[in-house]
Amino acid sequence: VAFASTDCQLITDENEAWAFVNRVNDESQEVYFKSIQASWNYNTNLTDHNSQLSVEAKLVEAAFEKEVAANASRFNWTAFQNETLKRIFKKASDIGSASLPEDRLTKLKVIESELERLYSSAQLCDDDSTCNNLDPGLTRILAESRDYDKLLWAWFGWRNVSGRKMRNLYKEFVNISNEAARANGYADTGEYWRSWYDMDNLREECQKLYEQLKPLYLNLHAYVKRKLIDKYGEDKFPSTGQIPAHLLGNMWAQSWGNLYSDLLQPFKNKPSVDVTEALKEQNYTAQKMFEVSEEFFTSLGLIPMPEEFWNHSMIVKPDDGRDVVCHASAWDFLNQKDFRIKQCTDITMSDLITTHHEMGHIQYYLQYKNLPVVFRRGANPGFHEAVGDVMSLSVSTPKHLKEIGLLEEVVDDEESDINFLLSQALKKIAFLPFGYLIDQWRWSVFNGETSPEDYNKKWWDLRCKYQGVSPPVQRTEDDFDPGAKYHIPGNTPYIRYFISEVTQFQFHQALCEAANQTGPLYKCDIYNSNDAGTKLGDMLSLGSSKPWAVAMEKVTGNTTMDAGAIIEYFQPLITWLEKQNEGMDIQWDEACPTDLPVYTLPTQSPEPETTDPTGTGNVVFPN
Ligand SMILES: C[C@H](N[C@H](C(=O)O)[C@@H]1CCCN1C(=O)[C@@H](N)CC(=O)O)C(=O)N1CCC[C@H]1C(=O)O
Ligand SMILES: [Zn+2]
Repeated sequence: VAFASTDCQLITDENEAWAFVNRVNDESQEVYFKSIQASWNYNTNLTDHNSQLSVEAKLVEAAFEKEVAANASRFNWTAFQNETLKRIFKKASDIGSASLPEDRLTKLKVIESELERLYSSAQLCDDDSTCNNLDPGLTRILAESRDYDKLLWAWFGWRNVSGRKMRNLYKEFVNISNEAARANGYADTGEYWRSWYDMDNLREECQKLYEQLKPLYLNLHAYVKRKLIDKYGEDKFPSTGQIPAHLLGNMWAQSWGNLYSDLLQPFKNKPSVDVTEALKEQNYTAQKMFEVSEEFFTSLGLIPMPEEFWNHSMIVKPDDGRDVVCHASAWDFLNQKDFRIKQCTDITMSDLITTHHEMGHIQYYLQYKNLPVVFRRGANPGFHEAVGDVMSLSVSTPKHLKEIGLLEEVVDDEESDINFLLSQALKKIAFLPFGYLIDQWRWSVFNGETSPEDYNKKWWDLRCKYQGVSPPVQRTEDDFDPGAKYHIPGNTPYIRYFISEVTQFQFHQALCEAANQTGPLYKCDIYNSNDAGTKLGDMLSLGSSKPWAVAMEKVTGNTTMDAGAIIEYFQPLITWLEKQNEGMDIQWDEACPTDLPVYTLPTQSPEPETTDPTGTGNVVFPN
């Protein structure tokens, strides 16, 4: 029997493996830094030149990753004793799109670059050539307008100038992305993305969590729908029971907080908890919002922002005519020095929360910056999304807002608690079906269940079924509504945000305990608690060096995702909403309405509503 002659024995010496790992780690810091810097330059100045430089740098990065993976395969690393060494080799061997042949990788990176630019530079102009980007123009209209037709114009118009233009590019993107996934042994890109959770039942786990939280969502949806019917009239609502997508204060109906002050606050005679007005009255700037956020983190003994952060971040939309990616994001340059946020900050409560969200990412980067590069990730992607939001759960309490001077008075009674919990539910509970369905759509596209001719149909089937939100007018396969949401052209997975919504309440519960907060969970504010900060920091500094269950246990003592904490937080509201909805049908049809009107975009945007005679520029709504 001829023995298979291996021309080179696999290296089994673990010391040699550590030497290899350390050398690669130093080199990779330089390669990644150059690539991320080129990407930053493109994101903050969307020119052809910068796009080309960014694609070229990504090709260099991919060639480097391919070489590292090839060298790593010369080691018998699956047989290594040292668990950490084995984990490093496993991550270094899983190189995603870098495994593509150069011509296919180039095509993929060019398409990604084009999709990003299409989304970020899209403008909706009306015939007297006033043009609105998404940020801030169309976002403000969806947040502030209460004029059905104006909302429809902005909602429909945004989809015309963004998603509609991406359909063919996206179809091509899916094919090349799947080629890469298959080259790495995954069935498709969806399976590759899900592999980051080290679970064989991620889909089932998410479905279970969703089912647990569905009753709360249905009750919130019923309450909000009733209030919107009062405002816009029954005839504007489909007989199938959904809420038209453009009436919820947000371009994607993913967060309904903008409806709170004038339409949804349950007890008007109690103080509001939306501090947007206070922020404006107190002349808050983006800088001030960032300093307030940083101060919360340092009050827990967590790491302050380094000099480079303040010197090189972009926290306001440039006014020099540059096209930039305004969608807020946090950046780790992987050189242990440069960490930035890019955000076109608007002075609103919603952007104060986003500022904390982005700072949460920076805090995670700072905490794990001395780990091997392959471990500079969240324990799982949902953890990375949760950090900032955990801070916001404390910051947004009326008690804390009063403490930092954004609320005049706090009334401590049941009605005020319901006011507060409802405003929180409009962000946290309203988001759940949206966070859940985005990747249901994308996974079905990647695994071929949803073909290009069904892209839009599948999108709205999911929106109507899970979110109870329907298109206000007819949609066709000439539209591509998924492309109107950043994360699709931006190619950022989304289930992480659903997971974060659940786990952030588990973290909040554990940190409140550490901070010796004894009252109800929704009143807890961990401000100034070093014990809470230490408990969180000890988990963050692990990065992705341990399975996420280990990280979860470090903070909460449990090793699973669990909806118990979020339900405990909202319990008083659940009881109150159930009473409000007693005897009413809170369901909707799974299917979308079929009798929708066809809409053509008027060239003149509908008449602006009456503006505030005092000229503060805030729109006052016809009563
Ligand atoms: C506003 C926020 N922007 C993202 C985020 O911060 O997650 C940006 C864009 C995509 C990834 N990203 C990053 O910054 C990553 N580099 C962070 C990291 O992975 O290290 C966002 O998209 N959000 C916040 C709430 C729900 C969702 C939305 O707005 O729908
Ligand atoms: Zn995030």
